[in-house]
Amino acid sequence: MITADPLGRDRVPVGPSLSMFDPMFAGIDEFGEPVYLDIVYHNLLAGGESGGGKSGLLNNVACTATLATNTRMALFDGKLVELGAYRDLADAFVGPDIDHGLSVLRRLLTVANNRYTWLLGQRRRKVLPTDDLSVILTIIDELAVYCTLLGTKAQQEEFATLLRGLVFLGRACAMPVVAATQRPSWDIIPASLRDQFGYRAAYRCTSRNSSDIVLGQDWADRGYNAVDIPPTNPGAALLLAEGGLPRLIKTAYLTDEQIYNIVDYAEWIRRPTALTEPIGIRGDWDKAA
Ligand SMILES: Nc1ncnc2c1ncn2[C@@H]1O[C@H](COP(=O)(O)OP(=O)(O)OP(=O)(O)O)[C@@H](O)[C@H]1O
Repeated sequence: MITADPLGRDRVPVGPSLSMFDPMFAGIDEFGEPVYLDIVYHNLLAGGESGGGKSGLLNNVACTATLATNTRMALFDGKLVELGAYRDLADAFVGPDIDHGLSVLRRLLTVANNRYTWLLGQRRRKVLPTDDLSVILTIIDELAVYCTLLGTKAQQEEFATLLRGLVFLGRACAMPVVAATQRPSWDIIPASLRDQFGYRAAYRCTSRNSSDIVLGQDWADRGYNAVDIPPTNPGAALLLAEGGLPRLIKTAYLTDEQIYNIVDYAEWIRRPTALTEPIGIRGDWDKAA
């Protein structure tokens, strides 16, 4: 018999949810084989012209994160509508406000530094799935908004510096960064930032230089040029994973309706239940911070 219980123990637990530490399905390659990404230890950069399909990849990551109840999100979306579906599930949702963006990045860096101090005490170099620490995922849709459009030059530079720090520190302490830009240029993605991304996805680009800025120097000369992706094939990208060759992939695509259905379901599985620690016991954000 189900009885009412103030801690919600009368509720039937939902089946196991996803973990961000598990491989994430991102699409298929040109041979029809599934493509999986290990976001937590890699970071992900997506670049390419408008309409190329970058949002599809970001939505795959965000939807996986919402269903992974061990994951918290900090979302940056200058347009509001690209990642807006997830705003109620995110710890921070930054719109076109650079001051807010800077304060969230500073806070994330503090958490990252605290995690390294904790790792030092554990005599380890990276956070493991068994550590009972949540993954804190940062997604930035349109880097250019924060690095070149909003605020003063000094604020833009501070944003770029903090972001470089987070991308550098985040991968071993379960705080990955996923970022996209439709303007792959050196002022937005300097090589020092690009090289910290273990995964780079070049969607259709307007020049071989842009393609190289996303993938890395000289890939176009070696035959991997995102200019060659036809405009009639949105969602196609050259995906480079650390140490490998770029692979032509077709990103899995979720419609707006599917995204909102997933978000509704995620809100339901993330609702407070008996699995939540009672008030007064430290949550993992406190432990991490
Ligand atoms: N994997 C895909 N399969 C089929 N169609 C896709 C795919 N990805 C994108 N599209 C189509 O291309 C359109 C544009 O895609 P999307 O908004 O993801 O591009 P984008 O690169 O993010 O553009 P922007 O930089 O302007 O936001 C989508 O509305 C959809 O119709």
